[in-house]
Amino acid sequence: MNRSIVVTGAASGIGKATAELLESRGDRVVRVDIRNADINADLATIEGRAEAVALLKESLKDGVDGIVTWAGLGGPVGATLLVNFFGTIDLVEGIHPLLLMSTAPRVVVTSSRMSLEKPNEEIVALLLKRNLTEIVRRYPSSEDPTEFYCATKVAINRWMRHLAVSPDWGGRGIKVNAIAPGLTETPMTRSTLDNDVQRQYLLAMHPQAENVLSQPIELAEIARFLVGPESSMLIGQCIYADRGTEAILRGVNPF
Ligand SMILES: NC(=O)c1ccc[n+]([C@@H]2O[C@H](COP(=O)([O-])OP(=O)(O)OC[C@H]3O[C@@H](n4cnc5c(N)ncnc54)[C@H](O)[C@@H]3O)[C@@H](O)[C@H]2O)c1
Repeated sequence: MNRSIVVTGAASGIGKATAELLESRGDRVVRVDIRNADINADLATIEGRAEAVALLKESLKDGVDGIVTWAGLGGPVGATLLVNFFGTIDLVEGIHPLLLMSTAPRVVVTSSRMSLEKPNEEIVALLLKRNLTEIVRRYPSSEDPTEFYCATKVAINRWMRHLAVSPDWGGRGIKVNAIAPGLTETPMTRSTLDNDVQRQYLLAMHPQAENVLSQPIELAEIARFLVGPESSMLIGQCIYADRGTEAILRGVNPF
């Protein structure tokens, strides 16, 4: 397609599949990851995020057509907040001037089916206020394996919808959307899926999966559409690519 697209988390899993798919369609892809990428940067740190933005501005002087942010962590540790939330918003906001140079600019960020769970609203509110100091003070560590993860994905959805209709983004033609994958077979989920009990539990949370786990390429296809010019009518949408989990949780079960 000849578009230039930034893909974060491009060294593994869904991000890798997205980068490869876009390249196979003729796009120029700039990969960002902690290692094995065009731009190696630790998105958990302020310095790493600033360096990534500076290098993107240097290598994409004529602008960029889109960014897909798959970089993320699945665990309870504090780095989950840093990479999933700040690693997304700082990069997207940092390349705003580059996106404005495109005729069909797109932003695609990563949520999760976990965004359907009830989050810790205090953490979500503090994330949206970007008050990391207060989060660290109130939550020096989290015992709950999903508390931080769920909060980041809910916060990303709210930030994404706000951006999508704000004057500086949606108002200037930048289409902003999200993808919320369900259970997908990647290095992130491998250790859990290798454990028989955990695997059965996770599959039970995805009743429509019928023992079929989503593959990275399936999510990559959705990202390819959203980051392409064809998605122009989608604004502020979170696409739940979850084999029916959202429909069931919202109470629509015709079976
Ligand atoms: N796999 C699933 O079932 C699933 C479900 C819902 C949402 N997601 C989301 O999809 C995204 C991609 O997940 P995946 O399953 O492909 O995982 P993955 O572990 O295969 O890929 C994540 C990538 O993020 C990069 N990353 C992590 N920390 C980083 C840091 N500090 N700086 C720079 N890069 C860093 C990793 O190096 C890796 O390449 C994540 O945001 C995840 O939360 C995944």
